Amino acid sequence: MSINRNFPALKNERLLKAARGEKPDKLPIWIMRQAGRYLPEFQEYRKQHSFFEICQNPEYACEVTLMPLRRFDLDAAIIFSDILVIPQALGMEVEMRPGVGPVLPEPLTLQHVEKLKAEGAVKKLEYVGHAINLTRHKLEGKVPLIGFTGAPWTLMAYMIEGGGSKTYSKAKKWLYASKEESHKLLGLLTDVIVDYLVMQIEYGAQIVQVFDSNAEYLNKYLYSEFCLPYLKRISSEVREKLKAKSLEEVPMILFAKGGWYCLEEQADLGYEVLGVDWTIEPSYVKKILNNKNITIQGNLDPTALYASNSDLKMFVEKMLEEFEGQRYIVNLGHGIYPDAPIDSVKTFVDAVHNFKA
Ligand SMILES: Cc1c2[nH]c(c1CCC(=O)O)Cc1[nH]c(c(CCC(=O)O)c1C)Cc1[nH]c(c(CCC(=O)O)c1C)Cc1[nH]c(c(C)c1CCC(=O)O)C2
Repeated sequence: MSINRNFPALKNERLLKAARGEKPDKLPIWIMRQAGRYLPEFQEYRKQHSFFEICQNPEYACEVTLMPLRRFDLDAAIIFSDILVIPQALGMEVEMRPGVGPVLPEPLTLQHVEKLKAEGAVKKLEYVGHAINLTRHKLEGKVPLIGFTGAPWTLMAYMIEGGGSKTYSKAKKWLYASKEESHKLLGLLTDVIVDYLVMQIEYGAQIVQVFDSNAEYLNKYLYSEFCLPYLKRISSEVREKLKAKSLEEVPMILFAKGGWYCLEEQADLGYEVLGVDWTIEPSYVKKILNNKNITIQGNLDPTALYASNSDLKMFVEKMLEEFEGQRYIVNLGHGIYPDAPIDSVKTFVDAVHNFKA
């Protein structure tokens, strides 16, 4: 399969404008995990295909990516995939167990770090590029397509724990007791992530998000030592490599969930957009980021979608009012839950687009 870079013209520029700090006609909205289990048509699809079969087949991944756009007036599509395709490409087994989530049956041990090889990993992930290229064409310029990756620490944490964890204490133990191996692993993941993002952009991703979902388990010391330098490397090396390949730069989003303790430091990493979760007040965000050229993305509590339609509308409007004056992209403060009511998603999206901009 080759890359077709003869893309259709983009008709909805709200997201890219907001990311670059230009004023869009209306506030852009997309929803983390918008292509997922809360959609009955996705559930149906999952009865026919395994999770990674959908990820690896560009036609299937494209179909699932487009599902939420047929229902809601969203301002972006996000390619259907998972952050754990990187550990998979590094040779680790990853299972998606229904009702449990991701399981890595043979978690990474200190002895194994030496054996991990970055070479060839991105080549194995080229199916994501093919899915992106196909979807970018199938979108016909309706909305921009978002590519994504997990951040080094978040991937490291899943690889060591072998799945989700309440404390991530095994992975955090490395940060205190095995610093050298930790840096080696984080450096290797960073190398892969940089080339993976460049590949996604080459195939047609118009903006990319780095998910640091496990930032919330760290603190300012750990984040400064084990995350910030690698996140900085990602933003600068992706831009350098795009330049070297004569590809246009795209805006980059960093979402460090629960990373309020170093929001100010995040603003200096070279990302155009910072995602924030619902535990942070818009007024605090504005105070910390005062005068920095940064767009904020977030931060409605995903469980607010269970509220009555009138309460939900009120919560959304309150959030938009509080973020007024701030460069802003509307989203939830984390991924949408599988039992979120579909009607509420429509209420959320419509409330954003009906808001006096
Ligand atoms: C931590 C993380 C993962 N994956 C992801 C993150 C970062 C975002 C976050 O913090 O929520 C990112 C992700 N995962 C998925 C997407 C697809 C694009 C989209 O946002 O619509 C994206 C962007 C599909 C998925 N990834 C997963 C599903 C459901 C699995 C299934 O269909 O069986 C989907 C649609 C599985 C998954 N994958 C992962 C977990 C913890 C789980 C289980 C919990 C859950 O289901 O939400 C790892």
